[in-house]
Amino acid sequence: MIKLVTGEEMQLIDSYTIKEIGIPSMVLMERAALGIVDHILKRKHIENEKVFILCGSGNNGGDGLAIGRLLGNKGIRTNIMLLSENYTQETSMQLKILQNLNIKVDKYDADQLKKYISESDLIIDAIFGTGLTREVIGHYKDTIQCVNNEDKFVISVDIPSGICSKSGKVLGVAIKANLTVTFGLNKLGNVLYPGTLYASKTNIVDIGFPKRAYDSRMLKHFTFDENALQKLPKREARSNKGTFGKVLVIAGAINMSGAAFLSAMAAYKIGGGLVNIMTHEENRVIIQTSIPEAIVTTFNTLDNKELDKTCFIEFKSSIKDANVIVIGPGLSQCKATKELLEYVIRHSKVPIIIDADGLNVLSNELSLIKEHQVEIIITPHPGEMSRLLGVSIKEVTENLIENANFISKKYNIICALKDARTIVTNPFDDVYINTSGNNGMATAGAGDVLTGIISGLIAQGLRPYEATCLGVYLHGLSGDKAKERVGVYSMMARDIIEEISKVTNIN
Ligand SMILES: NC(=O)C1=CN([C@@H]2O[C@H](COP(=O)(O)OP(=O)(O)OC[C@H]3O[C@@H](n4cnc5c(N)ncnc54)[C@H](OP(=O)(O)O)[C@@H]3O)[C@@H](O)[C@H]2O)[C@H](O)CC1
Ligand SMILES: [K+]
Repeated sequence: MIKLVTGEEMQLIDSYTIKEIGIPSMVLMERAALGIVDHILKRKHIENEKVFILCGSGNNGGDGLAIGRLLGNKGIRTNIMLLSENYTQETSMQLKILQNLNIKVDKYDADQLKKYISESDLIIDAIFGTGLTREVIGHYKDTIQCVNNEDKFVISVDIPSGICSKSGKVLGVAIKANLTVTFGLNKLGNVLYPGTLYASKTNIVDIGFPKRAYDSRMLKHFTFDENALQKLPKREARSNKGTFGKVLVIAGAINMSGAAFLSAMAAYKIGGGLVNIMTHEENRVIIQTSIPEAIVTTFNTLDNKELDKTCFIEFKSSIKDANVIVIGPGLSQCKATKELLEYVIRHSKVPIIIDADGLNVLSNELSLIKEHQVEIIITPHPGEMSRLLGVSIKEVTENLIENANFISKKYNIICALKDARTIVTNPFDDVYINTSGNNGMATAGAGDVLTGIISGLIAQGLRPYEATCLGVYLHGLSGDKAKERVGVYSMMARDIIEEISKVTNIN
């Protein structure tokens, strides 16, 4: 698990390290500067290059001044410009050191700025870091635009200037970096959209915060890298299909058998022991032919689209047998879907994953999930989320974390809000931010694959929140493998399923 922080959280870690532990802030700043200089010195022909450092008033600017001094020591040609006349204490001390060494620091001048930018090969952005609090205007805005207009390699210190460290939003204008070198823990703003596009590649440098400084905080945001594969459920040597759990997939109205197929296939491919598909009677043959490994039970609808209630006899025992239930993919928004959903929520004793049409039905009657006795996971895309909350899609996509948090808390459920950075929240404020996956996965059926993966992980014994976070990560990773094989244009949901085995086959 990789923790992510907001600027405020980083400042708390910073001040704990300085005040409680006693590591002077100048020591941290020096290490931060050394970390950036290491990256700069790795450039192939750095000895022939010219570097231009832009510094703001805060400690981000102080880092910039220290970088300038260290590069000067190495004989690298460096120009430094300060964009402010007021500085923090540490930045003043850095400036004093530079003055003692007779290192020239320019004050802001628009013409000189343009000259330095055009002469340089590398620009270091130390204008704003985690202390950015408001829209960037005036000469700061002009400076950032000048940098963005020239095609120079830019390294941002900690976070691209202009990006909000908490939300990833652009506060007016922001530096477009080629590389961002961040300190201690990665900032949310470097990971969330659109900030992540400005940060480009992000490297994290350890500047000596003691582990205790992280552990003493309740850091709630996290992401995964490939180490998360260790969280895959362990497979007992002495086992049978019951050992790895039973998934009930309630999916597929007439002509919508594909959704049921994709969810069920993914549940099997991730390691679920047995999948029971409850689908419309008309889908029986096609499902039995396409996935003979699944058990098929069916329901029928009457002329008025209501459910033929006789199906409940068989349905009762399917629900009783299951370790986890998926409901919604391809069910259509008819009365029967609502009846099935109501029945499942009332009678299930195991976790329920509600997706697609299950969510669309729910958005007309959210009170349905108030009655739940078991853990519920919803997996909406922004359109479904906007209907659930009664807000615009823009409001959802601009505030993914807040909206997912809100619904998790209000209804005591787990929410996987699907986006280029899928967010997974629970009622206890934990926030997983997914970084795997690619735009080839924006294809029909990819969501059905995700519900299948999550259900297969729960069937094998993972706790629902853990399974949802890991499921989202593995789904993205499978998509990344599919991208390598077929590319983003040709990717189909079945390609993601096909790659699950490559992702999980780690031993
Ligand atoms: N904890 C660490 O990891 C370490 C971080 N370091 C570096 O320090 C920065 C954070 O430093 P901080 O001084 O808190 O913040 P900034 O450098 O980002 O500067 C913010 C200053 O800018 C002013 N401000 C804020 N928004 C604007 C704006 N839109 N326009 C103009 N000015 C703005 C603000 O001052 P005000 O009083 O005007 O609000 C701040 O003074 C971190 O990112 C690291 O790079 C350490 O060096 C090592 C340890
Ligand atoms: K910066």
